[in-house]
This record gives sequence, structure tokens and C-alpha cells, in this order.
Amino acid sequence: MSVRVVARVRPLLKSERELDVILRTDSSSQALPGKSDKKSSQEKGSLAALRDRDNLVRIPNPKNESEEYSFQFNAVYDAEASQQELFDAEVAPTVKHLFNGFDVTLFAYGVTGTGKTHTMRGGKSLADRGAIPRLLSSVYRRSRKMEKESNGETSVRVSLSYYEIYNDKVFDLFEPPEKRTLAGLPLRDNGGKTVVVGLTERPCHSLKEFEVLYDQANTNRSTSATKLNAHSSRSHAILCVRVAVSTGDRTCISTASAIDLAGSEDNRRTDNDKERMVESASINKSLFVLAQCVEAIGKKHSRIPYRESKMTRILSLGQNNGLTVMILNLAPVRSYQLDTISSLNFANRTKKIEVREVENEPMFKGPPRPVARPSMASVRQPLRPLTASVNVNLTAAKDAATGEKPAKAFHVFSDKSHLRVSTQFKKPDAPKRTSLSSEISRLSSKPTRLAQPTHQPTHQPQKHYDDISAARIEEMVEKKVEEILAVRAVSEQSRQTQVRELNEQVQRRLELLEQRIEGTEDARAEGLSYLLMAKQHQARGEDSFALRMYQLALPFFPNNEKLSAKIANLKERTQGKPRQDADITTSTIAPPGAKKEFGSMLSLKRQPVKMPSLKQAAEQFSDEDVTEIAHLRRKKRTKTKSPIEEECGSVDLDEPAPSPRTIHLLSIINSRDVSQIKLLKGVGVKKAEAIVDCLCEMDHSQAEEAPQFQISSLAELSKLKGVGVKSVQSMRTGVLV
Ligand SMILES: Nc1ncnc2c1ncn2[C@@H]1O[C@H](COP(=O)(O)OP(=O)(O)OP(=O)(O)O)[C@@H](O)[C@H]1O
Repeated sequence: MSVRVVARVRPLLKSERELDVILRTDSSSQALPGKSDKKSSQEKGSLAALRDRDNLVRIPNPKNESEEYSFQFNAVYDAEASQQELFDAEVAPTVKHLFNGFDVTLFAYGVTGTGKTHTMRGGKSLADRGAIPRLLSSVYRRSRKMEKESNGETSVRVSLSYYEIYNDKVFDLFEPPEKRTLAGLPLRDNGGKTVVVGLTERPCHSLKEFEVLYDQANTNRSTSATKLNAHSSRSHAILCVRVAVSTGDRTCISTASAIDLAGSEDNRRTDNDKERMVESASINKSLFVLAQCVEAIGKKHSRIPYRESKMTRILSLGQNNGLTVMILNLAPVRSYQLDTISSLNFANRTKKIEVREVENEPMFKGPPRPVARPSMASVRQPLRPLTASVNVNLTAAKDAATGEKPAKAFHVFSDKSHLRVSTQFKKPDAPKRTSLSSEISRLSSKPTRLAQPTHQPTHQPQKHYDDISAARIEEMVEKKVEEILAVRAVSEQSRQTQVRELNEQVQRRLELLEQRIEGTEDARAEGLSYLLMAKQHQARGEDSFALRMYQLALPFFPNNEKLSAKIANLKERTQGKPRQDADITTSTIAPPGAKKEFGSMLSLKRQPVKMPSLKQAAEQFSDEDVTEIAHLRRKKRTKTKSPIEEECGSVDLDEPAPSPRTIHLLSIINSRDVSQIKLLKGVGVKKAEAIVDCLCEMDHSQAEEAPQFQISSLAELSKLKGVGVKSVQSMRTGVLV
């Protein structure tokens, strides 16, 4: 079934004005009977009928006052609604459930100063008593009735525990504040429920006793005056009423939790001091986590962040079995408008949460009996938002008006796979367990927490889960989630490392490629040098030397037919000639790898043979090879210099095409974007600005219609004011391509 959400609009406070009222409820627009606990049942019936019609809360859109947002809830109580009416319609029906073994959660939610404490605790007068004292009164009344009707066979024991969550710490309100420890009381999971360890539980036999205990405990609660509420609750207060119904050796225990949440605070309006701000931060955080839980449930997330705050862990909205009623407290005035809209949105999401309708297991006196434990499915079912939400609650009151018995005060949403025909409210006094057990035997697959003393073996497939408590399952799930998150974090880290490594590898490979290209050019230059020398020798008629040089050049141009033909030609010619040089004829042709045997191109150059200058050679050899040799030689010569000097020093028509790195660098410079230029290696903001200034000056010096001045080479760049060869070198090496 769904969480039942009802809205209650408080009346105007003395400080508030009628003309500031912005909330509209359907019932408020009708002329209602006067506020009194002594209304006739007919009056009550008509009131309920009025509310039952629509149950809307309307509030103007803060951005467009002519527009209205409307929110529908299970019931809406306007400023006229009395404590008695609210109790009769919303809380009283849950008491039967409590005595039938179901847990009940009742909580008040709303912004600070909207009437949560008034609704839950209320005032001192009889009419002003809130839902909690009325609940206790009802519990005792029902206990007496049960005991009387059973002729003493059934006994009911009521015990109370009361605690607050203050600054995300749990404190026992039945203990004086001096006894509090700094850390507060710890929480523990026990059979799917969150319990407070070390909490005192006080047996409470009568309403009188309760009133004394409750009043005493409330003096221990943290409250303070804030600008928005003179008696603002600074903590979430949780009263647990434990009802143990014993018949013979069988005891059924169920708990009603009545929670007065602290209200969310807009600290721009509270004028809170430091201490109040700390409290406020803690209150707002826990309420934020609660909203996150509700959202996560609505969106069917696998992880609901209950554990992120003690309040959400205890409230366990959507995880708690039994019945849950939320009273949304609202202030009607404009100063609360934004907070009210946010509360309405929260409540709107909450009403879609399903809560399992599961009875508590009874306990038996005497030796332990085999107990059918709840299966996993019954303890933790996946949470789903409701697809439809129908309010039928107030038909109860309507029926009361017609004198009929209320048919059903809560609409029960049952999960098909865990189908259960609810008997709540239908036959409140019928022997429920018998009907339920017969129903269970009919729907044998239905998991239940209901246990009967039985000697039949438990269902085999469930046995596997029998040893796993709900708490253990939750622990396991959390552990698993943490593991998955940890693995994700590690894999994300390793992914980043991989990307970094990959970048480095790519960079290295690029550099290698560059080197290889340069190396290939080196080898080609060396081959061409041999060709040059061969031609020089040939020109001088030194055929055998020429042949040797051609043969040395051959490995550098293996598929060059022209060269092979020349070698063949020279070979033919030299075979007929006498030896010119014994050393030369005996020498063999070396592969390129063995070039060191003959010395590199440079060592050959050092031989005493008078070599023509490159210019001469170029004159003597007219073919394109020589042009290339001249070019590569120039390049080779500059190769001994730094790469930047190579590029800077050879800015002429023969300058090779700029490398991608250079192009990138020049494009950054030409962008005139200081934010980019300052990121270049060795360039700070000042230098970047100086470069841009310089470029702008050049732009100004150009004709007006001329395009922007562009730096087209590293040499040009190095000539800019404040930029030297070294800085260009540093900039270029820092550029990643
Ligand atoms: N239905 C009501 N009828 C009459 N007075 C009300 C009603 N609801 C609230 N009030 C009054 O409004 C004021 C604020 O109410 P209350 O202290 O209950 O707010 P709260 O929501 O509990 O605030 P906080 O979160 O700060 O504790 C109180 O003076 C209270 O008496």
C-alpha cells in the first residue's frame, strides 16, 4: 500500500495578515461548520464529504501569479480542521492495525513554524491535544476493551521509548541531558528494522502515566526560539509506542512510531546564530537526504541513500512494513511560498511510495519452536512508485454520517506477486490470524512474516535464505555496492592513467617518426653524396673511382635502373683498363650498414682527393640529383644545429615546409589570444601580452584594408620584440601535436 499523505494548513498566526494568504484548499472555499470538537456526527460527515471531493491544495506560481499549481493528496485539512477531526480521520483507524500486529508510522513534515509540533503534540487543553496523546488515549481504551472482552485471557502491555535526533546524534529523551554522551546512541539493524542501542523503554500503564512521562521527556527535547518560530524544534523527535498483546502463550508485538520532524529552514529568514545554524544545517541535511530517498524510490534506483542520515535510517520510508501516514503541515501565507511549493513537491513524490503491509510475527512462550522465518522477498521487496493513487479514506467518515460501518479507511495497494487481501478496516474484529493463515495456505507462494507453531518442514527453496537476516542482506547489498563503486573508482583511475600513457606513447611515436623521416633523409643525402663524388670522378676520367662511388651509392637507391646501368657501363669500361689504384680495386662494396668501414660522407670528404666545391659540382652535373644533393647538403649542414636553429636559420626560398608543430605554434601566435599564448612553454602573461602588442602594432602599421599581419615562420617569430631564438625553441618544444 502507499504512504498516505494528508495536508494540513495551519491558521494565520497573530503576526500574519489575511491578505497575505495564498494557499487555497477546496474545503476552505466552502462554508464549514465552526471549529469545535463537539460537532455532530452529521456535521463531521458533511465536512469529510466536502474534503473527499477534491483534496486539492492550490498555490500560485511565484513566477506568474495568474497561474496556479495544484496538488492532490489523500486528504486536505484546512485551518478550520480541529485536532479531533484530524485524529479521527487519519490516526484512529491505524490503532486497529496496531493491535492486529502491524507497525504504524505517523510523521509530520513541513517547514519550520507550520504546525508539526502542534499537530503531533498539541496544546495542553483537551481540544488542543495533538495526535500523540490522542493515540495513546485510544491505545489504552482499546487495551481495556480487549482485556475486558476476552475475560482476562488477553492482556495488553504498553511501553514507550522516546528519543531525538539532534545534529545527527541520537539522544534518549527519557534520560536527563546530563547523562548524554557526546556521540549519542548508536543505531543497529535488527531483523530489517533500525534500532537504537541502549534506549530506555518505559512500561506505561495508563494515559495519566503517559502524560507525566511525555511532558517530562519533552522538557529534555532541544527547542529554541528562532525568528520564524518562538518554540522551534531543533531535533527530530521519535516516540515509539510498543504494544504487546498476549493471549495464552502467544504474544504479538507491534510498534507505533510518532515522529515530529524538525522543520526545514531558510536561513536567510531565520537570523540564526552560530549554534542555531549548526542545528539548522543538520536539520536541512537530513531533510535533504529524506527528499533524495523519496526521489530514489520514485526513480526505482537500486540504492536508496537511507544511511546518509540517522533520521532517514530510522524512518526507513518505503522500507518499513505496516502503515505509514505523513501529515504535511503548511503555512498559508506568501512568505512561505517557495518553501511551501518545495514541501508540496516532496509530499507529492512521497504519496507514490509503496509500503509493504506485513504483520509482525507473534512470539511464543516456552521452548523454542520451529519458526517460519520471513523469506527475503517478504523482508526486502523492490520498491516501486504507485501507478495510481486513490483516496478512499474519508469514505469512512462519509459512511459514519450515513450510519454505516466504514468500509475502508485506507486504500491498500497490493503487489500482484505478493498478493494479499487486506482485511484491515473491513473486519476489524474478526479472528484475523485464522483468516490470514487460510489465505496463506491458499496462496502458498505468498511470503509472510506471520508465523504459526508448526511441525511441518519449512519450504525447501526458502531454506537457503532462512539463515540470512534482513539486516545481513542489507549489509551484503551495501558491501556489494561499495565494492562496485570502489572498482569503478579504480578503473576510472586506471583509465585516466591509460589515456595518459597512450598520449605519451603517441607523442613518442610521433617523435620517432620525425626522427625516422629525418634519418631517411640523412641516408638519402649520403647516397646522393656518393653519386656526386662518382660524377666528379667520372668527370675527371677516374672511372674505377667513379665505379666505386656508384657502387657505394647503389644500396641507397636499390631500384634505380639508371644507376645500375651506369655501374654496368663503368664495369665494362674499367675491365678493359689497367688498375688505377690497388687499394680501390681490392676493396669490396660495403652495404649501407657497413659504411663506417669506408668512413662516413664527412670522412670521405676529408680524403686528400681534391674535390670540387658543391657549386662546382652543381655546375658540372646538370641532372636533378645534384640539385637535390645541394639542397640536402645544406640541410645536413644545418642538422648539426638545434632543430630550431635549423628552421630559424634557413628561412629562405628553400626552407622546407614547416612541421605540424611549427604550424600549430604559429597558429597560436597568430590567434593573438593572450590566454592561449601565455600557456606556451616559457611564455607568461606578460610575454604573451608583449607578443600580441607587437602583432597589433604591426597590424596598425599596415594599410587599413590589408589583412592581419601573420607570422609565417619561426624566424619571423624569433625577430619579434622580446622573443629570441631560445624562447622560440622553448615554445616550439612545448607544443604538442
Ligand atoms: N492547526 C493549528 N491551530 C492553531 N495553531 C496552530 C496550528 N498549527 C500551528 N499552530 C501554531 O503555529 C505556531 C508554530 O507551530 P509549531 O511550533 O507546531 O510549528 P513546527 O512546524 O513544529 O515548527 P518547528 O519546525 O520550528 O518546530 C505555534 O504557535 C502553534 O501554536
